[in-house]
Amino acid sequence: MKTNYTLAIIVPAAGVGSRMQHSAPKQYIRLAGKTILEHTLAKLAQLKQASSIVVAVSDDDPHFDSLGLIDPRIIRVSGGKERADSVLNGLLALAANPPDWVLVHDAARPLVMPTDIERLLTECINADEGGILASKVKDTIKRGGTHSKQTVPRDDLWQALTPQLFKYHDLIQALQAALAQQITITDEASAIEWANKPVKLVAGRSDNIKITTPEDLDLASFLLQKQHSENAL
Ligand SMILES: Nc1ccn([C@@H]2O[C@H](COP(=O)(O)OP(=O)(O)OP(=O)(O)O)[C@@H](O)[C@H]2O)c(=O)n1
Ligand SMILES: C[C@](O)(CO)[C@H](O)COP(=O)(O)O
Repeated sequence: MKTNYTLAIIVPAAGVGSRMQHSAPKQYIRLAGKTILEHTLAKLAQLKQASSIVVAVSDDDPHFDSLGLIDPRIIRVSGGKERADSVLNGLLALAANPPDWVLVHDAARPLVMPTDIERLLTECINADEGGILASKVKDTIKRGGTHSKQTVPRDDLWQALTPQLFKYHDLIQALQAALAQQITITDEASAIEWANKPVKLVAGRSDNIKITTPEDLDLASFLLQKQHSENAL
């Protein structure tokens, strides 16, 4: 594994969580003793080689500052209208001293395992290519509306996860150009694909779920408690 690289982390955390239908944005829901955002940041803080952890938060968010986060690497920046705008704000905040690589991870994915993050870093940096954690689609997939029209071949279908790791300059150029042309960008990989650059698929655990709807909460709470009790052994 190459070790002579610089790395920063960006955490988009400016969403409102409309699909969660909770009184506060979902990243502030408490599970297993802490907010979802705190669980996520605790996982990312284990990456000692990261020089900054840039968290994109809405300007009118009253919750973030009261978390009392003490990691000196954490920098708050303004979130944007869409996830891609929040990520771009994070990249711009690093522009004065850009890292070689930037790792982007959703606030809403607190279950990510540090071993998966390390594998993403090793495989991408050794190959000198950006990439993402992803899990192979396991279920039979249907295309349709009210009725199924087709069973979709799934041999080469992957579900995109985060973190996503790209070279700083590749990502900022691709995101800025794609957003200027109003291309829909749901993740960093979609901007890099649009720029015709490679995106490595690194197999990650499928339980690295994005907490999105209320039925995700019980599962996430169970898995967080399991991770904590296993680490305490
Ligand atoms: N303008 C936005 C929208 C989303 N996000 C972040 O991007 C991640 C993934 O987005 P998603 O799960 O879709 O979160 P929300 O946008 O909050 O949820 P919803 O789409 O249900 O409103 C989350 O950590 C969310 O906080 C962000 O930083 N800025
Ligand atoms: C980035 C992402 O988490 C990859 O799975 C996802 O695309 C962002 O959220 P959304 O559910 O697509 O809005």
